[in-house]
Amino acid sequence: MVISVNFPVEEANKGVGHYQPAKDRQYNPEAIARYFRYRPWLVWGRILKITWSFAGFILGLKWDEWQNQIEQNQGKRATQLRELLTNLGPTFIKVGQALSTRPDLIRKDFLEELIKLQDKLPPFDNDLAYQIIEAELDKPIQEVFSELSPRPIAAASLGQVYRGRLLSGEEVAVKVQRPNLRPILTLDLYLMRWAAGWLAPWLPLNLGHDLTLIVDEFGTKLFEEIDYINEGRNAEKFANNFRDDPQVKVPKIYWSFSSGRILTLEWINGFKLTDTQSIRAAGLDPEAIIQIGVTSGLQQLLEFGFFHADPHPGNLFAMPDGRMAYIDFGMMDQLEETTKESLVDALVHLVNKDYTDLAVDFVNLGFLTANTNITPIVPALEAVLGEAIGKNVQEFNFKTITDQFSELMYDYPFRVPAKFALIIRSLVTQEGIALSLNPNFKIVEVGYPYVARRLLTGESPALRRRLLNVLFKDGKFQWQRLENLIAIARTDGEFDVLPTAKMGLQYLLSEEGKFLRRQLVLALTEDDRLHTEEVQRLWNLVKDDLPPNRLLDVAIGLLTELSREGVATILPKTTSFVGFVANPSTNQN
Ligand SMILES: Nc1ncnc2c1ncn2[C@@H]1O[C@H](COP(=O)(O)OP(=O)(O)OP(=O)(O)O)[C@@H](O)[C@H]1O
Repeated sequence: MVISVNFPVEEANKGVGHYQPAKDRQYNPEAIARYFRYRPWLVWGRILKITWSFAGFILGLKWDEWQNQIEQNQGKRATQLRELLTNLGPTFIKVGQALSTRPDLIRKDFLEELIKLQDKLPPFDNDLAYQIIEAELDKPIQEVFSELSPRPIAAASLGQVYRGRLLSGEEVAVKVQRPNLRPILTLDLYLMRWAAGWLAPWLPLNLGHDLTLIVDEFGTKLFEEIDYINEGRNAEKFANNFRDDPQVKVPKIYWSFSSGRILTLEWINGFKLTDTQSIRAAGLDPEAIIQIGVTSGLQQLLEFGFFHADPHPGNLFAMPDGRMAYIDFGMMDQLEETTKESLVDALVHLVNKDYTDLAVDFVNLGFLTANTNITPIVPALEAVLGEAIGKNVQEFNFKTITDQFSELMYDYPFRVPAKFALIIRSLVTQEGIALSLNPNFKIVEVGYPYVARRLLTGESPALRRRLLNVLFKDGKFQWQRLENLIAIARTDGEFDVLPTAKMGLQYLLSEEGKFLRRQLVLALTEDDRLHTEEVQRLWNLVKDDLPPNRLLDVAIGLLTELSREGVATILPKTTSFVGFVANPSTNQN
């Protein structure tokens, strides 16, 4: 089967005004609308094809209902839907792919078929692909490649991929874009936008904003995705973020053999994360791969802010040397600093069950408008999310959270900002992948130690402030939370208590730590008693990691770093903290 959409390129390029669907790189809904206003025959031709295809499918479903054959025909209808979307071309395939990650919207049997849209698509003509490569590189194939697979090794919605070798010997993947892609997407997006305007009032959806905005977001992303130069740049930015991480692999881009429509990149030898059998057969530990996947996923969201918005299992590989590789950087997004910080807040508040603060985070993140009265929302959050988290943090999972959350969306004025639709999708998909490798996987077991480590070792002042917020509730120091945080962080392989303790001390003794010093002294002497039990418990928790010789090194290091003036500034004027530590008995009541 070949994906075909009859859309003559010449027609698309005739150009009314200055818009050229076959060339324009930016998604511009107004220009697109102006363009098609003068080409009703193209529009109506496509409408007829789409309506005809869906009418047949819907009639089939109705027929099953009348004949009482829904159960027997479910599989058949699901296949029909996948074929229908495939035949309608890349825009519909992309919509199908997006729906395939929404078990809350789509029935399970349909979902399983839609997942096939991720990497089991019919290829386009091979000769045509070779012609595109030669035209884009402006050279015959043999002048660039010593080998090129006679057939594509994978066909995806927007392009197909060949395996080859450069004349210089490197093994490469060559991604060739489907022909005529931009005009097809342009027309479909125009129709979707138009339909969104008409249909929105009839749909039982509480999206919080205009459906056309969702189409526009989808269109912008799709246009970015079909610009392979953009994808190459994204790959390099992503690789740069993980440059010091020996566990994450990102393929190199060969710019001399890439263009807007073809991308030549380093070949990744490995197993897709869907291929659990091969992963185990190669002696790789799925748990370790999951750990890399989840930690690198959280790093993208909470540290770099630049995240892979399409981490489906076809785009992630386990490599024989134990690394995990990412491919396909067409769909990426960048979070602002404040969003990242609010995300950490929300996560911490969620796990600490601080629902009032969590409601405020939702306002900060744009899930609720600034003028929303959060009073009735707090107990609702507690009711829904408290259940999802369960008795302990370990039972937390994103799938349950998002499912429970969808219920809240109907009763309260929540909306999902477009950016978060991608984040949520990314999180739920990553969790799904991990679950397929280990059915007992708990995202929190891997995720929260990372967050705890980040909070305890975070070098930015913003993160340190966050730690303070975690440790205090209603102005009171929460010993239990510090204990939990350290205990959880210690389950993360990379966490070393000593540097963290050193950083904590440095901070405590710095000008910035003045507030914390006072609070600690208050906490230690709270309720008119010295909280030695808590300190003892904390000490028991970390003492094995703090051998005396290493402690001594740190102490000497700290002392030499502190100048006399430095010491003077750390002495609190109202409370003699140093005196207190030196002679706690004098402070005991
Ligand atoms: N560098 C690579 N090394 C090995 N295989 C690759 C590489 N790049 C792509 N592939 C193969 O080609 C398939 C499609 O590639 P990719 O996901 O980049 O295409 P796409 O058109 O962006 O697809 P999608 O529909 O997922 O957006 C991958 O699933 C993988 O099997």
